[in-house]
Amino acid sequence: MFASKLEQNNLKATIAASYNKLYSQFSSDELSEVGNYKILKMIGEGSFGKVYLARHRPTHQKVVLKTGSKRDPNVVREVFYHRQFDYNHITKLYEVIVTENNVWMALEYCSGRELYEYLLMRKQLPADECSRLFSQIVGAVFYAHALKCVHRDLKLENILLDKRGQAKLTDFGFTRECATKSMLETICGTTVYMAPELIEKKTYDGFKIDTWSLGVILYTLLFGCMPFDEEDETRTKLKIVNEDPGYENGVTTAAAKDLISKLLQKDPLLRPSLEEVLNHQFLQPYGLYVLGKTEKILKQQKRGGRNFRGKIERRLLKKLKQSGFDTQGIKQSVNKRKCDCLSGLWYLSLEKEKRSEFTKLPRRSRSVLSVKRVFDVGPPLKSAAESIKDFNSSAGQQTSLLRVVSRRSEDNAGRKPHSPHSEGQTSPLRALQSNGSSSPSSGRHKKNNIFMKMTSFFKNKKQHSAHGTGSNSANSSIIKKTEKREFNPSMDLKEPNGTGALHKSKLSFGSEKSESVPSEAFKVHPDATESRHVLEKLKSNTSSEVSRQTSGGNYDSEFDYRNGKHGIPDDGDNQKYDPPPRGRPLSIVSHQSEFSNDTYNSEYSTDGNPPSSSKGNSTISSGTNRNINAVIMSAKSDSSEINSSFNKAVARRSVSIMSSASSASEKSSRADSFQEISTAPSPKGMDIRAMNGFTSGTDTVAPRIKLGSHWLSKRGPSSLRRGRLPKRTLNRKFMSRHSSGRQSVIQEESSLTDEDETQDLLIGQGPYVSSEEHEGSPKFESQTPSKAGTPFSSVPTREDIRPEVASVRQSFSEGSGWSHDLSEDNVDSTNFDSGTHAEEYSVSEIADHEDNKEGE
Ligand SMILES: Nc1ncnc2c1ncn2[C@@H]1O[C@H](COP(=O)(O)OP(=O)(O)OP(=O)(O)O)[C@@H](O)[C@H]1O
Repeated sequence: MFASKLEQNNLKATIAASYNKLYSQFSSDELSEVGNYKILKMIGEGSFGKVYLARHRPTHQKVVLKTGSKRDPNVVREVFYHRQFDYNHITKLYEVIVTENNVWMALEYCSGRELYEYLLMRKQLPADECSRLFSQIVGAVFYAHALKCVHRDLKLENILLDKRGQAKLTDFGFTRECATKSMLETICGTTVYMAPELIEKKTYDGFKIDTWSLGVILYTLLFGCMPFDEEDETRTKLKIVNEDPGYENGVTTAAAKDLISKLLQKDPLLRPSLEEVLNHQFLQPYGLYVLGKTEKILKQQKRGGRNFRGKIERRLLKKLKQSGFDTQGIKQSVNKRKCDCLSGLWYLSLEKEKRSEFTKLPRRSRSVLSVKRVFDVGPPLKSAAESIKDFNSSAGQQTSLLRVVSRRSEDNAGRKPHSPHSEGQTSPLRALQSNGSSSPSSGRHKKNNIFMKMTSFFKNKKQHSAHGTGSNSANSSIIKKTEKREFNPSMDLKEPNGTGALHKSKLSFGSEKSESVPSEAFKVHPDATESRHVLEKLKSNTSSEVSRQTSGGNYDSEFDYRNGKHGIPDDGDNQKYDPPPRGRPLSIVSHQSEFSNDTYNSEYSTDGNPPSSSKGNSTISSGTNRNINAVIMSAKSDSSEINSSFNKAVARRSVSIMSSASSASEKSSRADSFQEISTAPSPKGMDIRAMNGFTSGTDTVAPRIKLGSHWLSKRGPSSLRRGRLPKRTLNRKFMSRHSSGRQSVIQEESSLTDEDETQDLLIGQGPYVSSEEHEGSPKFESQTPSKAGTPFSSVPTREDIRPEVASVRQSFSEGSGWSHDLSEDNVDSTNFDSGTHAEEYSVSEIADHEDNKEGE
């Protein structure tokens, strides 16, 4: 029958409230979701845009969402290169979502923040930690270089630390390939990290400028200050070009000094290759381990086609299929590096799957350690890294970690453990491993053996329990896991000081409480006063940068440049910009005018050195001409050439900033720079396409990101950004957006095998993962911005919101990311994903093709 009047009124009120709620959601300026990601909070702001902590809703994994305008070439450049990297010391790019105005990159979340901040906190790092972190950083650069990509903005701010304190290289906004062009001209980077040849405005070998920046990073980590950083920018440059860094104020080893001096060779040709760097004595045992592993990864990725063969991967595929997902589509997305929602789902599910696989380990080891505690078998535990150190010293020589591992493997194969520790001092994991071996010879150590005690403990427990079976399997599982962990050098690498990994277990087993702190290394330096002093000192270093920018006006023309339409300054727009203070050195891009684009367009030589033909060119420094006068003169001559509209702006910084260029040549240079993004060809990809007769007409990225339309015609980066971003933003110049010629892509890589992922997991996702970090912690919910009071310091405008709303509305299977805005329906035959595009070629296909070629 009809509801009563009261009931009807109640119903009306409910409907109205619900309607209003939906309406307010639609009209809210607050951004809460993008694609499949729920935004939790804003964690940073870069030159491109804001950086948010977010959660992938389907998997509950935390990610970072980095946003930028899709009209910004540097954003495209970053996505273009970053998505090709699949390496454990490079932040993972899971997904790219393109909305009406913005590009959203879903990146691996590194809760340890920047290495820069960490160094501020720690003052300077002990040699061993330095060696570990630096090896990881060099490994990442080595990996990128092996793919013929140069970073060009290596600095402490672009190295993040994950929650275990592992270094992750990020920010590929200045990256370019060096396969087609060995000598580059575009001046970019951050002054204090710039190589002398950049300062002197010479053409440069991109690989060698990265090597220099690595030298600056290593010096800064070891000494707690920068090697070349003066109050005055010109003096900094003079120092970079003419002086060697001082070694008097730091307590460091001869090996470290030797490595730094090699990296900071003024002559780029004298700088070592990254392989030599990783082989250097100072970086051992980490360097050799990283080198071996990176080479293995590169080899596997070159072979390709092994994405879904691992045990965990197969299991995950099965699960996804059972849940109704299009697994073929997922495979395709991942293999083609589409970075769409399916790739995002795959990578994040895989991480979760691996994590859940390995979080079984800590629970068991906690039990094991508890047992150990019950039996009180010895003094505090030593870390695996310490064990390695001890092992090394007992061997009387510096042994590579790989050799150590193999020795240890031999030990486990039945030999008496060759450990310097007494049994009571032996790492419990080692004890477990050696004693858990099924080898008969291990029976010699059965007495007083923690593993036996643990086994009998579990046996007794099982006997008393209703489920009497499976005790053996449980134990053998423990053995297996423990062996795996013991044999994994990356575990040992994790905490070289012996302060983190095992210590953490030790801390946690009592209370069964997980730590979310990345590592012990994240502790603040004990000497608080000294730390503060250092902090202030570094602050003053960086604030001097600010004062340089403001007083010296070094970056003013940068501002003018940005405010100009299409990257060319407005006439008469030379008013001084008073930027907000910025605490860190800034990245800049500028373009040389004096080099034609073709001059150095010679083949890239695989050792990273310029080809001999280039060496003979008079414009390339032999390393002897380091007089800053040349720089000054060069800049002056530039400024004399510039047109009147740019004159004042350039004059203000003609000495300090080498970004002045005549408008004509600047245009050409910028066009060239833009081609860096869009043509960025993989040597392999290029070859393949050339071999297959693909034409430049169809082989283009442009239609997918609509470069050809609004990018070229109405782009005005400065107008988009003006007044919205901090000073830091203003120092990243835009490359030209003039796209011409064919556009191509770098080779696609495939992910690691299961085996390697397992190892990576042990490095990265090991047993010390906080239980709160997965399975959708309620913590996340509390961080979720409420509609009423947004935690964001600034919220996007409604214009920005609308596309996101559209994105949210998309069903998961429809796909977001590239395919959202540029779905195959919307894009013509030049679609990025079209069958004729080079993107179709996986690395395996490329490798196959090469093999065939070789066979022929
Ligand atoms: N994957 C990540 N995990 C955690 N924090 C991140 C991540 N990526 C970026 N951030 C943080 O966001 C802030 C800005 O990011 P980022 O420096 O990459 O932006 P950007 O636009 O590239 O800036 P710039 O080029 O000036 O360095 C930084 O403070 C950084 O610590």
